[in-house]
Amino acid sequence: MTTATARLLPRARRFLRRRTRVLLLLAGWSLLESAHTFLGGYGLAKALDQGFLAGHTGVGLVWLGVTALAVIVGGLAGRGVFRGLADLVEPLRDGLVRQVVARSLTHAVAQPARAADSAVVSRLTNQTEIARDSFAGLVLVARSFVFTAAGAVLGLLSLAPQLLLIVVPPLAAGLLLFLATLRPMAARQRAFLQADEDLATQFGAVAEGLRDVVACGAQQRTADRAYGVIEDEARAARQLARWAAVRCLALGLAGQLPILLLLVTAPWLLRQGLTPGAVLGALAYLTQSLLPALHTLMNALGSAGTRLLVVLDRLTTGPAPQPSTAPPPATTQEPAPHVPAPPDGPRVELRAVTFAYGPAARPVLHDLDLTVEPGEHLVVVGPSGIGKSTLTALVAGLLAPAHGEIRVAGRPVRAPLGTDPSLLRVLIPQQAYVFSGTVRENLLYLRPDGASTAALEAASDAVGLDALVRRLGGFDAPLDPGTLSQGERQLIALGRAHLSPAPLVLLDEATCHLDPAAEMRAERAFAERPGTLIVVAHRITSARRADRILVLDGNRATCGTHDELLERSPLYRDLAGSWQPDAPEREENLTAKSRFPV
Ligand SMILES: Nc1ncnc2c1ncn2[C@@H]1O[C@H](COP(=O)(O)OP(=O)(O)OP(=O)(O)O)[C@@H](O)[C@H]1O
Repeated sequence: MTTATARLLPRARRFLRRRTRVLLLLAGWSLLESAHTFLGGYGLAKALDQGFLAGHTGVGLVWLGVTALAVIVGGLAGRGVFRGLADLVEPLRDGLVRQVVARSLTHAVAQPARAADSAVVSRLTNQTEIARDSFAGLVLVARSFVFTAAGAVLGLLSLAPQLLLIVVPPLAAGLLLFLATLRPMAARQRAFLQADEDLATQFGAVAEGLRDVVACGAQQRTADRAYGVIEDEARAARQLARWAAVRCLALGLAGQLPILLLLVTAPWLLRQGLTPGAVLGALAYLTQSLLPALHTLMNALGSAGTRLLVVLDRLTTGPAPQPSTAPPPATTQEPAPHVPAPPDGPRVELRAVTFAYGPAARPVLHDLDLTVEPGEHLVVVGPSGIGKSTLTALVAGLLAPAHGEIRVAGRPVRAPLGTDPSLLRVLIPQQAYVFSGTVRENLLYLRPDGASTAALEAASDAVGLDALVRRLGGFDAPLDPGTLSQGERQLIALGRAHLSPAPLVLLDEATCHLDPAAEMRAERAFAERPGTLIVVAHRITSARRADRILVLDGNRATCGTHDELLERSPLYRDLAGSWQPDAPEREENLTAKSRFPV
């Protein structure tokens, strides 16, 4: 805080020096406004002593009239004060907004690969408004306290100097206690703002990556992390409230205790020769002027003041380094942490699985039995809308069957994954998801513990992503999803899946935008990768490359090798009808609606 104050003070001086004329105007209006403070006690004392108690009612009324006039003049002066205040406060807000925008743009240009700075939203809206309101409140209150205190002290002195002895000690003690709370309160305020920014950043990241969160089954982990951030903010708010309570104690000491002392010592003061009017005037100074001024000063300094200091510090030092939405990139200098190679892969078992998209809907899958052996490469084919994507979503655990059971590696598919890497699975859908960040961050999204550049190169070569990486400018080049074709997005998603430690990979037409040669290369890469592989095929050649093929046909499902299915499945025969063994690269779309009416 001391460093923040030291850094901000010269700027504040510069800002105020450039506005001397406005400050002088404010001081002039404030002086006029404070005349009613002086007369508020002095006029009352004279009205009582020289007027009503002396039997001169007229004189008393004149003094009261003068006091009332001072209040009206003070009110008019208040209008001038507010006009001057706007000239001081609005330039501050405009300057801060300009600075935040400039810093965020510089930050974005300097680090294009980083995720968008979501916390800047909090800076531009919440924090600049806090700075403006706090600064306005502070100027109003500080000015009011100085002129009110000067008017009251002058009044007390002119009524009876002894009054100062009763008022000043508790006032000073309370003010000191209050000053002692400023520093810890500023620290709490800073912690609260940090928690607020963390919350904005966290939710920004989650909103951007919702699709990945769901696809990876990370809802619980994401929710836990979000609750943690919310809890941090609540804790910071509670600590701030505790210090606000200490500040109330200081206000009692400085503002209420002098009133109590004055009342208790009133008989003694009267015996010392003070007039009843002087005691009443002193009471008026304490209750009507000093106590309200103190109250607002402490409130303003304790909350608005520390808030202003902290917010200005944050706004003028620029965006804090923030976590990317993607996992931290691994560097080639550091050895990559050990990630277990995918084991053979899990067994996938479906027993009497029935699934419908609603209680009254016709089941998409009905009583389906299927076993995919560890390390097996299964291709799923069938007409459009027959349920291929539904099947992969069920195996990934994204959907729950209405009846039956699905097990992966012997465990119910929707049971919590825990930390067992053999239970991990990755599903790449047809619409590949790519986010703003570097190529490396995109590829490592499912490898939170990182991977060496050599591993990235191996995966890119395997799936056929190498040419694209070169064209983009390497693994650390920024990636703008909007400039990539559908096929290029699919290549990135395939590279990401290939690098993931998941021993079960589900590709749901994940190569449909690639040309046949690129598709063959990518599918071979996954077939050679250890693990269980289930592919929803887009072309007949995909089926030919599989260990086994599952043909979904309405409520029937037939499984077998290519040759077996040619014999047993009329649908598969029909499907492969135009495929010629001597023309292996000729492609037939397996899901063409025209050939397979559902
Ligand atoms: N979220 C959903 N709500 C309701 N019905 C759905 C939903 N998703 C899919 N369906 C329906 O379920 C059936 C199976 O859809 P699915 O996407 O699994 O078929 P598919 O074989 O993968 O089709 P394609 O080859 O065209 O991708 C279709 O009739 C589809 O309209």
